[in-house]
Amino acid sequence: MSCRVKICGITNLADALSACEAGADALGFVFYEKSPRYVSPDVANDIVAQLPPFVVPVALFVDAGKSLIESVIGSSARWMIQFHGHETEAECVSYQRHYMKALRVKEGDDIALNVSQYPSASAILLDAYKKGIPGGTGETFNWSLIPSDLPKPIVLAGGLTPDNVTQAVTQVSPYAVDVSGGVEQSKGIKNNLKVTEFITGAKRG
Ligand SMILES: O=C(O)c1ccccc1N[C@@H]1O[C@H](COP(=O)(O)O)[C@@H](O)[C@H]1O
Repeated sequence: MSCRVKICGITNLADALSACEAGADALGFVFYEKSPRYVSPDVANDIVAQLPPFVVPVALFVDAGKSLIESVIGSSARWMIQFHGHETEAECVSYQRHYMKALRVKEGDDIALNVSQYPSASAILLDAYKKGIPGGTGETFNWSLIPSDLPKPIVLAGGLTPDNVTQAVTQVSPYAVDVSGGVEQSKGIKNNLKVTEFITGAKRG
């Protein structure tokens, strides 16, 4: 089975449809106001309403309140949730949607133990840890820290680009890869050629 690809940080319809055309399996929308890729719930839901079938929209939150999360996911049954902050398992499961929990990896972490804290997650996303920045850092982490026998589908993220994604998929064999900054031409705007090269590279690995 080839590796799935999520293109994160979508802010406009043209980038969304181009990524779908290039073969993206999922699109990420960042509802974290401090991110340069922030998109409003209204704009995101307008884009989601125009997505082709079989593409999963993923709503990314960082320690968001219940009212924001419910206002986004309440507009479409298609939303999956990506929790990218310090959300507990009880909080994640309370929305009764498929979700993935992001874990930010650094040397010395017990990844298997951290994964075990989220038995209800559909997948676990592994991203690079950087103090004070919750994600979208453009930095990789030491992929050899990832145990090969984790009990959940793994979404590999953090500093992936068209140049390193094939190596990442070959080394880690993740269920999916996720990219934000590595396929941009400027913050929040995707580069279609990079998106296409990234997806081709991920599915080749
Ligand atoms: O993309 C963002 O701006 C962002 C902001 C806050 C939390 C997570 C964010 N994105 C996620 O971060 C990782 C890695 O991104 P990158 O490829 O290194 O730029 C990825 O999971 C994004 O979904």
